[in-house]
Amino acid sequence: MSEAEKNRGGGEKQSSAQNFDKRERFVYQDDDVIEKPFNWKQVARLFTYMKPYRKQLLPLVIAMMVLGTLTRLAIPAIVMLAIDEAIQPVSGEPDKGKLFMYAGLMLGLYIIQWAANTFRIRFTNIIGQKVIYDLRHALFRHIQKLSFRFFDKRPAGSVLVRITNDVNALQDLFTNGVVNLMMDCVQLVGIVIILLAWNFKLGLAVMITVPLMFVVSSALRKRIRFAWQDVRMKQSRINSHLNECIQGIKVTQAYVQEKDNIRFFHHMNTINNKAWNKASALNQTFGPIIELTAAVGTFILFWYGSVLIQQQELTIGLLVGFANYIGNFWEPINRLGQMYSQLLIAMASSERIFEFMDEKPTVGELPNARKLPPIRGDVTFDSIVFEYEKDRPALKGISLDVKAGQSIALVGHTGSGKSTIINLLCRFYDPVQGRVLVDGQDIRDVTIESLRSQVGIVLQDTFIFSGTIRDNIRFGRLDATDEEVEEAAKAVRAHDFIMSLPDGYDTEVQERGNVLSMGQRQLLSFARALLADPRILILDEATASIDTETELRIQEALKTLLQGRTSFIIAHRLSTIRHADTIVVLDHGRIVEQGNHDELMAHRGVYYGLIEAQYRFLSA
Ligand SMILES: Nc1ncnc2c1ncn2[C@@H]1O[C@H](COP(=O)(O)OP(=O)(O)OP(=O)(O)O)[C@@H](O)[C@H]1O
Repeated sequence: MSEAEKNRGGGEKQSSAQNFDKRERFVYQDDDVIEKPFNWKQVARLFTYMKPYRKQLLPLVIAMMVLGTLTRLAIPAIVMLAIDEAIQPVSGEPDKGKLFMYAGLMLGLYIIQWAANTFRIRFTNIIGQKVIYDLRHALFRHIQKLSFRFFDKRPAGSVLVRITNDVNALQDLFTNGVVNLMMDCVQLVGIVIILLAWNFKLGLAVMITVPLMFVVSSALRKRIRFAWQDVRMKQSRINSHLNECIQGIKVTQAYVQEKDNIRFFHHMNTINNKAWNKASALNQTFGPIIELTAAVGTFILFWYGSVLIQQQELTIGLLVGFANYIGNFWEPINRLGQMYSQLLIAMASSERIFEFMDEKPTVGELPNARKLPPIRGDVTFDSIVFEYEKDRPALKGISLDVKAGQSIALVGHTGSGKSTIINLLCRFYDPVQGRVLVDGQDIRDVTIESLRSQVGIVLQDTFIFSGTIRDNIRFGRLDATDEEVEEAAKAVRAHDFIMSLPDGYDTEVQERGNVLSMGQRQLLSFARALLADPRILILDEATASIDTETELRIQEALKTLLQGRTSFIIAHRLSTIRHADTIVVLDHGRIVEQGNHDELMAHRGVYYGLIEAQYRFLSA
């Protein structure tokens, strides 16, 4: 077996690769299959992105395009004149002077054509790049605003593909495609007019094959379009899978599942490859159809042309001119065929881009949303019902009143709805029924920014961005000074470990902070939250990754952090929430108990059971 084969998954490749089709290990939604008819409205929508450049660069491009096309159309006419008037005049002797004049004219036209094309390509590249930049920017800006529900449904890889591959697929269209399309159309119309004007019968005869070619090629179009859509979908799945594999590489290696992953990737790669080959093969059928049509057209030209010359209805110069124009005629038709494929690829991509662009945030702002003024921190959950998926309620009538400055601990079995309560308070989702009030105001009536900027959240899986430690803490409040950043770090006892890093606060941490321990990342997120100084603070399993010793050290810091703020603390380690003002016990989306530690212990209910179970577990 060759090394390449081994890498692709070994000898059992065929049969096992096919089996993967039936396996459920990696399931990617076919949200990417969009089957809409070819849509000119969408083309028009795509071209609205050219609007900003309509006045600046577009006139230049059009001027260059017209100049280039006119010179191109003029050259065969000059050849015809040179033959009929200078080389072999119908009457009289050959004329050298005229021949030089026509040769000079042709040279001049070629130079003009070259200059016009050079500038046109330069300007179109500039416009194309600007349009792609704008489109990518608009898509990114839009995706940033989309709600959690959108991301729940889509793997990160498929979102990435739309911003990268799909936008790139439009690049060719905007840089050369559109202008070439216009030039080719103008050139074709020009040639048809000239040929019919020169000799109507011959003109008609050589173009007789064109309608036939259109009938055959249009039958192919639909198939080509779907084939390219299929390619994009398969690529999107590969990207989703890649993203997942790279993110989960540690788990894969820990469970020694690399071979399985490689085989699955091989399977996906193979079907992508097949889809691409199919689309590409269909694409290439355009070329031979055009070549065949061109060959028949040329045969008709010389056969019928020589008949007309014999009948003295045509001169040799005209025949050569015709031959030149016919050469120039098939070339744009061939390009239009390719252009059509390019347009199809671009259509498939633009459909996918616009599908995202048309996605509305499920958590939206009312048109008259007010800015939430600086809050005290009272929070009320009023008869909240919520479901992530239809008819599967995650919260079933939650009512809870929290006074400003109180600390609330949310406890309960896994999946009981603790994080969901927090998600609703941050307005990552909206309840199906009921209201969440902050300082007596329904949070749906205020702007999202004014709400979230007053709510701080520290998650167990803290996200560290690539950049310095200082930048990461400053993420809490971008205008904080270096001193404020350091003060926040000192308050949460992060300063010492930061100073032990090679460049202290200026140490670069890689994306996701892989060079830091979980506990260190956690401390950074505490500093980040402290710097943001929110009135409401949420700690979702925030101390789970901190060892008991560090935890003891930061308990004091946490006291400072929580002081004067309304806080919601979710912790499985129940020792950490013992001092909360109110402990809320959840079970299957309902509040089943509520009170302080002593009250709930005396009650000997669910909370008591949880404490007992944890105590037994720790002492076992
Ligand atoms: N994005 C989601 N899409 C669909 N269902 C979800 C989603 N997030 C949570 N759920 C479901 O909602 C229910 C409550 O989940 P939630 O995350 O609030 O539980 P939790 O009490 O915080 O659990 P844990 O202690 O394990 O973090 C669970 O049944 C869970 O499967």
